[in-house]
Amino acid sequence: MTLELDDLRVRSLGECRYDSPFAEMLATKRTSPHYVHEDDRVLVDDTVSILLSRGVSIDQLPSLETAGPRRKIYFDPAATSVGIVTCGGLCPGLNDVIRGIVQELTEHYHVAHIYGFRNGYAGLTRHQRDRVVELDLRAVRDINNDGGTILGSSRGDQDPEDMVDTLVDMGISVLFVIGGDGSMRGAMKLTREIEARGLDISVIGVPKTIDNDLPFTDQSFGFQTAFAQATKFIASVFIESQAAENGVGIVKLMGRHSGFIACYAALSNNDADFVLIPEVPFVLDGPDGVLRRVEDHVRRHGQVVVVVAEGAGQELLEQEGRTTDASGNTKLGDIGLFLKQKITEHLTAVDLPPTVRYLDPSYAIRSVAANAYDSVYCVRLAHAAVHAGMAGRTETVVVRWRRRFVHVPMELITSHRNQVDPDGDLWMSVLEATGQPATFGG
Ligand SMILES: Nc1ncnc2c1ncn2[C@@H]1O[C@H](COP(=O)(O)OP(=O)(O)OP(=O)(O)O)[C@@H](O)[C@H]1O
Ligand SMILES: O=P(O)(O)OC[C@H]1O[C@](O)(CO)[C@@H](O)[C@@H]1O
Ligand SMILES: [Mg+2]
Repeated sequence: MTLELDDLRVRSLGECRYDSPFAEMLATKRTSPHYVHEDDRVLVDDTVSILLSRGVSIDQLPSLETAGPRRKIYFDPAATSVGIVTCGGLCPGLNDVIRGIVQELTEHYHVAHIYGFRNGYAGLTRHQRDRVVELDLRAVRDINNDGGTILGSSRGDQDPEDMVDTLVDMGISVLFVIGGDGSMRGAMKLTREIEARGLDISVIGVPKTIDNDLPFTDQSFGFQTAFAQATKFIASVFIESQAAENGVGIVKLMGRHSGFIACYAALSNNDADFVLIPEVPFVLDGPDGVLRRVEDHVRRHGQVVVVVAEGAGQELLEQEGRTTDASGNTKLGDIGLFLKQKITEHLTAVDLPPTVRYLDPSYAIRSVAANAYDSVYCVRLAHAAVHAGMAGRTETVVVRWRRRFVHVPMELITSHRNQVDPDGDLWMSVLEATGQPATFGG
């Protein structure tokens, strides 16, 4: 991807004039292997060959603003009210992020008010304003123990003018949007409306997706918890298929456009024999098709386990009559049930009548509480988001990139999808672990 330094500059509302509560702690800090000073930047690239291929001087290399507390901040905390909203599908860790934001704003910045908008962007509209909740330490005390989001979430378009009216009426200076690609597009519409009206309101995004399909982030929060959950279902069908004659285990996992959950879950216990993802098209029939390979596997091992991402092989399914959800996302055909039917028919036809164990864990992998690793990640993202907002950054998301917490312009996070690279080392690991061919049917 061509990236200019300017593409990576985040927007600021203006000069930071207030002393930060962290000023003393930061006074003597300098960049070290474990800390990046606010005047330093984090490189986008991490290989010698890519850096050399950029062909520019070191100070012109694509780099990102570091996240974290500043010595000076933009908003006067005592006069600052803040809003939080969670949008899109659920993801483990949403409550951890909400809690982390509220704790940081309360314990260190002592802001005036923290409001939670209920049910996604709908909660910011005129007709739902009465459902806004005030958040304090008590309100968020144990919420990290639960999956979901205490604020609720939703899909579906809302009017940016209406939402900005709410921010103005409630005196909100910083809005934290925890959501996926759609939510970030919605947040950009908010910042455009805010800018058009000349308002002093910051919008900070915390990118959320169990699919891990957002770019410029190592891995999204909740992803690790989600694929760990998925692993259990693969283990179940493995055990079931082992105990049955011509046992076939099939697990369909979430992943609309990106097969990261399928790849990681399959690698985690290495029980899968075939992994099918949206990024790698496949054919079913013919000598090198999936069905024949599955048959060979059953003949040799007496059983087989197939892991399929929900967005895989969509081109094999009926395209007509496809509808969209409230946010405009295309509803997918059911590749899991389709494969179940095709594999059953094929194995029956070749005299290997199968015992099929089919699982579609669906929401069971994303509705759980974050694991300890994701909880740590979430609280650190929450802190970074608070510092960014209080320092007057706007239209900015906080992410971890190559293990550093950084600021990325919102536009970049929606610029393309993060997908499994069929030429990359993750897919290579999947091929190594499963032993499946690199392609099915050429
Ligand atoms: N292009 C857009 N412009 C304005 N708002 C949008 C846009 N796309 C989505 N939104 C709004 O953002 C919210 C969340 O979007 P969506 O349902 O697509 O989920 P998401 O944030 O992409 O999360 P995920 O895909 O992980 O569930 C919805 O209220 C939706 O209407
Ligand atoms: O909550 P919904 O509308 O059923 O959405 C499900 C989709 O959301 C995700 O969990 C996140 O994008 C996808 O993996 C899945 O396809
Ligand atoms: Mg989305």
